[in-house]
Amino acid sequence: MKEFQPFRVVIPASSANLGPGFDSIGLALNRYLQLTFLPHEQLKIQVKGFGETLPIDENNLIIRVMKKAFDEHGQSLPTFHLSIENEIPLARGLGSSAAAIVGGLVAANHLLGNPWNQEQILHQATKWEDHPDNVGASLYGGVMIGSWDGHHVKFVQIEPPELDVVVAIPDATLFTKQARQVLPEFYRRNDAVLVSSRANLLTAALLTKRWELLSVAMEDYFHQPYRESLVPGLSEALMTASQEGALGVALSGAGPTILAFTQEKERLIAYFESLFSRLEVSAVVESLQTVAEGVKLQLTEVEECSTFGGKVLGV
Ligand SMILES: Nc1ncnc2c1ncn2[C@@H]1O[C@H](COP(=O)(O)OP(=O)(O)OP(=O)(O)O)[C@@H](O)[C@H]1O
Ligand SMILES: N[C@@H](CCO)C(=O)O
Repeated sequence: MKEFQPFRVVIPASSANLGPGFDSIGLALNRYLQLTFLPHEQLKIQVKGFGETLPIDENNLIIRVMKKAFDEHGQSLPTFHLSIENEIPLARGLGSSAAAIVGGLVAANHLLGNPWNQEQILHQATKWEDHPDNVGASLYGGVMIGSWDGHHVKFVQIEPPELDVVVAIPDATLFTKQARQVLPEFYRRNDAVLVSSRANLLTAALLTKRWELLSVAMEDYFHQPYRESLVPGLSEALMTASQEGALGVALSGAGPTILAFTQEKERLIAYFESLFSRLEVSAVVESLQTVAEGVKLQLTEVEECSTFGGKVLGV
C-alpha cells in the first residue's frame, strides 16, 4: 500500500451553455463534490449525498479517470479509501460528471507529484467530456469561455456575474448522452449566424456587466428548441420567466434543470414553484450563488477511516 498524506478535493458544480454558449460557456455554482482520499490496503469507496447508485469499484468514473492518468504516466494507481460526499445531483444538468472528472484528474495529478499544470488538466478533462464548458468552470471557477477543436482547447476565464441564480431541478434525470442525440447534424446559415451573434453578445454582456442584455443574449437555437420536448417547463419558462424577475433564462447544461439569473430571487422562486406545481412535475427550486474559485485540493489530518472518511481535521 503506497502511503500518502490524506487529502481532500472540493469541486464546484457548473451550469453549461447559458443558452447559445453551447459546448463553450460554463458557470461555476456553489454546490460541491467533496472527495477525501486516505491510504488503504484496497480500493474502498463510500458515497454520501447524491450518487447512491454510483459504482463503488474500479468502474466508478472517478477511478477510471484516475487510472487513465496513472497509465499515461506509466504508473499503477495506488489503493485508497475514497469518501465521496456529493451535493451535485446526477444527470440534472449541474455538471456532476464534469466535477467527477476534474476531481479525479486533480487527485491523480497530486498523487503523481503534479506532472500536469492547470491548462494540461483542462485539456485532459476536455478530452473526457469532448467540451470544456462544465469541466472548465469546475476547474477554474467563475465563467469559462472555451473553444475545443477536438485537439486543443483555448479559453478565457472571467469573473462570475454578481447576480443571484435560481435553478429549478426536476426529480427526473436526463442523461447528457440522450439530450445530445436529439440535436440536428446541420443548421440553417441564418440560424447559425443569429445564435453565434447571441453568444458573442452574451460574452460581451458578462464582461461589461450589461445585465439588461442577458435576456436577448441567452436566446438559443442550437440545442434548446430540440430539447424542449425532453424538459418539462422549459418552453414556458423561456417565454414568461422574464416577466417574473428573470434577467436571462436557459436550460442548465443538457438539462433538465432550468437556470435563470435574477436580482429578484424570491419572486422568481415563487414563479418556478408555481410553474412546476401547475405542470404537476416534482422539482426542487432554489437560489444558488456563482463562485469565483474552482477546484481546491487540501492536505488533511484524518483521525481514522470510519463511515465517511473519519473526522477530517485541519486543512
Ligand atoms: N460523483 C460522481 N462519481 C462518479 N461518477 C459520477 C459522479 N457524478 C456523476 N457521475 C457520472 O456521470 C453520470 C452523469 O453524467 P451526465 O453528463 O449525464 O449528467 P450531468 O453531468 O450531471 O449533467 P450535465 O453534463 O448536463 O451538466 C452519472 O451517471 C455517473 O456515471
Ligand atoms: N454542452 C453540453 C453540456 C452537458 O454536458 C450539452 O449541452 O450537451
